[in-house]
Amino acid sequence: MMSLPKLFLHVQDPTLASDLLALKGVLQYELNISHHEENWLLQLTASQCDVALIEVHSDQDESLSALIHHPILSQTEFFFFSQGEPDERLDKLIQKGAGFHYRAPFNVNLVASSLNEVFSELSHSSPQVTTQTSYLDQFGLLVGSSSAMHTLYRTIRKVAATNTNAFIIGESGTGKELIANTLHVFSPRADAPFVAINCGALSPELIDSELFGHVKGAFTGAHKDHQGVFEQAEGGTLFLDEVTEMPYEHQVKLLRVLESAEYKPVGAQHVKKANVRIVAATNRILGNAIRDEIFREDLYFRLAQFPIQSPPLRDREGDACGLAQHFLAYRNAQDGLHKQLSDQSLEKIRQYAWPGNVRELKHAIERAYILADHTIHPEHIITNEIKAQEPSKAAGIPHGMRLDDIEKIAILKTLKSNDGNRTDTANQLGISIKTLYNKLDKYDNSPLV
Ligand SMILES: Nc1ncnc2c1ncn2[C@@H]1O[C@H](COP(=O)(O)OP(=O)(O)OP(=O)(O)O)[C@@H](O)[C@H]1O
Repeated sequence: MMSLPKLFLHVQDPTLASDLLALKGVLQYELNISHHEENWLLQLTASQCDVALIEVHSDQDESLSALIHHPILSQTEFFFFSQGEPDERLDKLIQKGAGFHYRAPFNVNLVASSLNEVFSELSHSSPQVTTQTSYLDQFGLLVGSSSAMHTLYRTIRKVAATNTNAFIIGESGTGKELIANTLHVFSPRADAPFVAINCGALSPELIDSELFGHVKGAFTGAHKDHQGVFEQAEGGTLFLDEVTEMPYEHQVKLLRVLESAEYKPVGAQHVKKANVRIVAATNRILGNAIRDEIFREDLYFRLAQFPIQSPPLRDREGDACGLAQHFLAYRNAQDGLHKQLSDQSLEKIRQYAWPGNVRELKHAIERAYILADHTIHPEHIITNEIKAQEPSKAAGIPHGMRLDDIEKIAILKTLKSNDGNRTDTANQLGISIKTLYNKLDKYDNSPLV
């Protein structure tokens, strides 16, 4: 059985001491009461308590000064009680996150509720879960121990050794860019560059120049030669993310380069030879995209010499919890902290379907890490599902607001919640990516709402 959380009490004022000792919130802990005549910090360190209730006398409390730089500061939750005389040391301690400071006259009910909260955090914590390690297998830039991921690792290893183009297909947030990068890292091209571009984010006017480059003077504003991504990736790998979002009429140009291995920078006299491996990706269902004439079938066959499926997180048994621990361990290591996931949180992570895949999980852990003090409880894990269930869709829209403005707010908010991903934003809003671009262009030239 787990031992009870421990509470250290160093309070000289008899009324305050008896008020505190009468609290149920105090009695649920294993109690350690200080010997008044001695240095309390020493006693606290020796007793290894989780919570400390300290009455502060500003005059000659050396323990208080010593605590400012003492490691126990980050391991213990402090409740200080003072008569309210200004005390710089106390201010500093509270600023460093030591805990609570109550000034006389004391409201012991408030103390009791904070003590209860801390108690439930401490008793939820599961000792067998490590907070500093990840237990998932790693392959290149990917982590995951599920059989779906191991199948993927084997595919990547095989494809990496060849020089064929690859097409990664999978839902948003499943790690397609990481797969492409891992393919590159394991390929004979690993010493040359890996260049990634998002085809959905290219403005139609600049596509040719972004892909193939331009020479000085090719058009107004072309002040000097510009290298396109084919040239930047020379000898290496070019990752065309969201390739299906490239305007249909530009797709044929890509097809030509793939067929001839030659391209011409805008305004140039001569063609250049391309030596790149193309890895493309999409989160669309390809059959539909081809049927709806969003994506050229001939381009698909050129790119998809090797199709690679990026499995959704719900098909990677056990990986959701593993990835949560993984992201948390890295976050803890960054800050030198020991935050942990409670068993209930792990259960919530295991049961949720993660429609936004690893990206959604990563963001959820990042938010939970910020929200939780020590232990991440289920309520700290905010998923998109909860966001979708927000009460009224009309909430927050004042009467009489211009339709244009409502639309603008909806677009900018959705864009933000998708981390700027225009494809997902357009899908969620039910408009085409082209319409989204047109609207965003318009906003660039108008003041922000
Ligand atoms: N297997 C994994 N291991 C570790 N991190 C991962 C893994 N898969 C995805 N991630 C992380 O999840 C986030 C999303 O990954 P990535 O951008 O590669 O997804 P994507 O499939 O390309 O998404 P989109 O289709 O929206 O462009 C990134 O922060 C990435 O680091």
